[in-house]
Parts: sequence; structure tokens; C-alpha cells
Amino acid sequence: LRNKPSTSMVESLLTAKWTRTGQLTLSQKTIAMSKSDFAQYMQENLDLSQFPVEKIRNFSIIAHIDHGKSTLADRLLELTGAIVKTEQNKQVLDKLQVERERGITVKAQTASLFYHHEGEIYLLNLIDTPGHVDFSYEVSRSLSACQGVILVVDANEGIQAQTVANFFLAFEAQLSIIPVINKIDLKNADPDRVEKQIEKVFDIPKEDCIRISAKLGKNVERVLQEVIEKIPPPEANHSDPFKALVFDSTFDHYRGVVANVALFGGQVRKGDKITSAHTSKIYEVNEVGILRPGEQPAEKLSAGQVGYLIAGMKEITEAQIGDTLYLQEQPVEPLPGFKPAKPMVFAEGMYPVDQSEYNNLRSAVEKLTLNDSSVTVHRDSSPALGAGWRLGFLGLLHMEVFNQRLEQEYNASVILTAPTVPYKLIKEYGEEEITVVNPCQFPDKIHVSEYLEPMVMGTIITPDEHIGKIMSLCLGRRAIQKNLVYIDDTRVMMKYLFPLNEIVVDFYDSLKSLSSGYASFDYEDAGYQPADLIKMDILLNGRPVEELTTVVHREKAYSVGKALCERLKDSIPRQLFEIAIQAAIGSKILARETIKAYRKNVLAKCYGGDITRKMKLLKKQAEGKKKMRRIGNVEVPKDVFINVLKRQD
Ligand SMILES: Nc1nc2c(ncn2[C@@H]2O[C@H](COP(=O)(O)OP(=O)(O)OP(=O)(O)O)[C@@H](O)[C@H]2O)c(=O)[nH]1
Repeated sequence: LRNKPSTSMVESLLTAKWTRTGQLTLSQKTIAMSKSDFAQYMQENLDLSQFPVEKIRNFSIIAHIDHGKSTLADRLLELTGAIVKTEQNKQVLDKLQVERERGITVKAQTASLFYHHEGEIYLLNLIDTPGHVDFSYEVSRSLSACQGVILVVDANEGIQAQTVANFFLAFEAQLSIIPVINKIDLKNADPDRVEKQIEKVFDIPKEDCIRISAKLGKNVERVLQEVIEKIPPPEANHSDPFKALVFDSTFDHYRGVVANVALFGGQVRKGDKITSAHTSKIYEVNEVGILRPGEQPAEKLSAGQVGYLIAGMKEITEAQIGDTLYLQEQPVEPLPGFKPAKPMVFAEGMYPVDQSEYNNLRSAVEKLTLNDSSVTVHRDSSPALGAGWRLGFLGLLHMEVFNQRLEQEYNASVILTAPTVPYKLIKEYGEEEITVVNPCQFPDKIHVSEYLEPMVMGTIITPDEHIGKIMSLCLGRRAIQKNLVYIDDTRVMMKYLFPLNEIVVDFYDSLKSLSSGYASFDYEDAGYQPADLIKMDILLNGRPVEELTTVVHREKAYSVGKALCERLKDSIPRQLFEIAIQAAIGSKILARETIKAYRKNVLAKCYGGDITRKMKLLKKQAEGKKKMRRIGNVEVPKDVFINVLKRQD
């Protein structure tokens, strides 16, 4: 087997059988060869470009966060020999440091697997998807390259808000759905109950559910068999002209954009001239290959396959998700479903702590956005915080992950202001609609006939003992209840229409703490609705602090203003003079707090004359000051700008 096999050898290997002890029997002989070695061997010796489309399956795993999607993906990779089973390669598909630390998937990864089933070899393309509410756009674009999904549900937690959201993404895309109940090894696992939930909420017969433990590898092979039996092959023809869907892209400093593609027809190889349907630009292909999950160059990619393509694209925006690529001389009808990155829902101001760091920070931001086309970046400057940027994200977690990467990977230290949502307003005369992202630019009512705010439809799933508290939380956030159903004896699913600005900063945290961590939440865009909005300023010693300007609902202006002043009073340290904190609408003051003058004498504790100790304390005080920002004559700690906007419900 070490030598290149003859065609007849490969054919007979395809009909080989394994014994129960994991050995291969071939023409009456038994060979000690594991399935993974076999898959590896076949992959090295099979001519992939001729791989029959009927033997290809393109699928994704979708799940609520932490239900075990990455663990299952790792098991599938091991079973098919794409990775060797070791302790270290826990969650191979989660590549970024922040992903490993937080245990969440941010960027989708893809892997091609070979699997032997009933005497045939199959090519299974596993497209990993991110697992958090903010990234549903990435989930939906990964799904457009698939014909089916594995829907993973935790045997203890049962269906959660994101399970529902992900299920409907797959359902609407008309994909085959394989329901899998994971973590059956847990002491509290209750797969019977989860099966009933799946039947009730998704209308999937409970007999269709597969019970597994991804951690222990139990029953995982069954999942692969179902993938082959239940998911149809892609509809793609070798003889059609080349046509590929771009479903993800990354940026590499040496090679430019690496686009992940699914081929819906024809073939592509090095040297081909291709065109993007979206930009009409022409490129020459430099390299193609498959992902195992590392890049493995190939001579060509053919219909039905999933792989990567490098073609001298210099910017990530040239490989737009959902775009169609075709051969320059053979134009095709573009694939449906192209939509530019979902309009951002949150924007924040970001400034270097020290203005001399501006250039370093700029290059870090540029590098990070090279790989994440869903972040929008606008230069901005603030009188108090200096030059910086206003960044748009898909959601709060997306923003946190971005900031964490800035700190971890680029050692950057930044001041963040609170996220806001894009409001729309209709000007006094005429139809003109304007979008406002920066609260400071929110115009007065005199020039506006109507304000509109973004709305979302939220899904909350919770044990019923928390219903009361959650309802009052939602009411306090101006939400309107649309639905409430029991998904089993004790768990309810509620639907609420929320103004987006009521949930951006802290809703999720409040919901989690009210329900001792048991409630889950997800949301989808629900358009815009008219609202009675007003701009509120915060003044420190009479001077407005732009970074703390917010847009509030008129009814809530007083309570929000009062709470903001109180929290600022608690967050700003006493200084040598008195500080007045005021919340104002126009010239009308709504609330006021005062911080009394105080001198922090750091040397007071230093009786006796130890000069080194004195120097140490003075140095510490100076370092503390670096974390401060001067506004007028007032020193403000840098994290105040975002922290004071978090409410305690
Ligand atoms: N007991 C038990 N734990 C499991 C099983 N599968 C996964 N886990 C654990 O559940 C946790 C979450 O698993 P992940 O695979 O990271 O979950 P995920 O769905 O990929 O999470 P995201 O990447 O954030 O979407 C980890 O601590 C796993 O070790 C299982 O079958 N049994």
C-alpha cells in the first residue's frame, strides 16, 4: 500500500470491508489499517476532479452556543482521518485565539472529508458556521453553499433561542435537516424531553433524532451515515460552464484574498481568467485547492466541490459573500441570493487612550478589518477624545470580539463610547429620509416631521418560573409581546417586538442574571417604526460631554437622565474642586448630581521619611492618571464612557 496503487487496486479498496476490530478485509485477507488511514490513502490517490457529483454532500452544523457544534465537527474530522486524534487539537476549526478563549466560533471554517460508506467513497464538505446571535448573517451565507444541515441540540438544555433562529434559516433555505441530540452522557441529560420539543417546535418526528455524545464519540458515525443518506448531492454538472458561489473570504498578507467557493458547474484551474458578477472585474486564477481543513492545493476544482481560490484580489471587498464567479469567456446567470453585508446595527466611537498611538491603532484596525468585511469604519474626531473612528458591527459580541482582538493581537489600548443604533428621520418638507448614527448629530424636532427607530423581533426561551420577571424586564424596555407558547411542560418561548436601542448595551446581561443564566435570547431585524425620540446631553461643570450624548424615548428621558447622573457620580473620582453633573434636553436641566471637592493625598500614609516609598506612590498616582481623560477641568476614567450606559434592571 505504500506504492501508487493501480486502478484495479483502488476499485477493490472501494469494496473493502472493516472487521469489528477495525481491520480491513480485502480479498479474504485482513490488513491492519484504520478507517482514517484508509481515507487519507484514498484521498492521496483518487483523482478528485473526476469525483462524481452524486457522491458529494455539502452540509453545515448549526446549534445554539455551547451545544457542541465544534466538538462534533472535531469528531467528524477525526473519524474521516482529516485530523489525528490527540488532546491538543481540541476544536481545530475554531482558529482565532479569541475563539479558543471564549469557546465561540467567530469566523466560519470549512473542511473536505472522505468517508467510506457501503462500499462507496464519499466526499463530505463540512462548512462550519459561527455560533452566536450576532453572526446569523455569516450562518445564512454559509448555508447557501449547502444542501443540508446537522441541527445539534443539547440533551440537558434543550431547544434554545438560537436553535430556533438557526432552524428557520435552514428551513427557509429548503435544506435537509438532521436533528441530533448531543451530550447524552451528561447526568442531567433528558433526551426524551428534547425529542418532544423538537417535534413540537419544528414538526420533525422524534424518531428522526439521533442521540449522540460528541465528547465521547458515541454514535457519531451514525450522523455521517445520515448525512450521506438524507442530504441530496449538489445540483451541479461537470459539463456546464464554470460557476462558483463565494461563501466566505479571508485575507492573506502574501497572497491577497483567499475566497472560499462552492462550484455549481464546470471546472476551474490555475491560469483561468475569471470574472466577478458583482464587480465585473477580471482576475487570473493563481491557485485552487481543497480545505482539509488546512489548504491543500489541487490541479483543479470541479462541479459540486467546495474549496478555495486565489486570484490576485487585493481587498476583501473584491470577494463579496454571495457573489458569483465565472469564466471570462463564458458568462453565466449569477446565482440568486446576493446581498451586501447586513447593514450594521451598532456603532461605537473608538479612540486611542494616548493620541500618539493613533497611527499604530490605525494600522491595527486596518489589518483586522481586512479579514472582516462586516465591520464598517468611519474616521471620527471628538473634542475630548481626539481623533478616532466610528465603527459599525453586527452586534455587541461582534464588537467585543473585535476589541479583544485589538488588545490581544495588536496590544492596543482604546477608549470606547457606548454603542448606538442607526435612527432614520424624515425631514420637515418632502420625502427625504436621513440616517443618523452619531447621537450628537441627532437634529431637533423643529426640522423633522418624523423620527424612526430600528426594531427587532426577539425570541426568548426560559423555564416558566422566570416568566414574571422577564415580562417586566421587557416592558421596561418598551417591548410589545407578540406570542407565548409552552414548548414542553415547564419551558416557554416568548416573542417580543423590541426597539433595538433598548437591547444594545445590556439587555442580554440583565436577562441572564434574572433567569440565573437559564433564559436564552436571539433576534432578527424587524424594520423601522415611528418613535418619539429626543437627544439628551450630559454636562460636566456646565460643559457638554459629546461622548455621553444619547438618544432616548421622550417618556424615559427623566429616568434615564437621573440614573446616568447617579452612575457618573459613582464613577468619577473626587477631585480638587466641586463637579456638577447634569442631564439636559436642550437648555432644560432634567437631573443633577454633585461630587464634592477632595484632595487625595497619596502621601498621607507615608509618615516617616522613606523617600523611595514616596516616589513609588507618586509614580502609581501618575500611572492612574494615564487611565483618565480630561474633560474641561475634570478627570474622567476611560471606561466610564461605556460603563455608565449599562443599566441595572
Ligand atoms: N458532556 C458533554 N460535553 C460536551 C459534549 N459535546 C460538547 N461538550 C462540551 O460542551 C462545551 C461546548 O462545546 P463546543 O463544541 O465548544 O460548542 P459549540 O456549539 O461549538 O460552541 P460555539 O463554537 O460557541 O458555537 C465544551 O465544553 C464541550 O467540551 C458531549 O457530548 N458531552
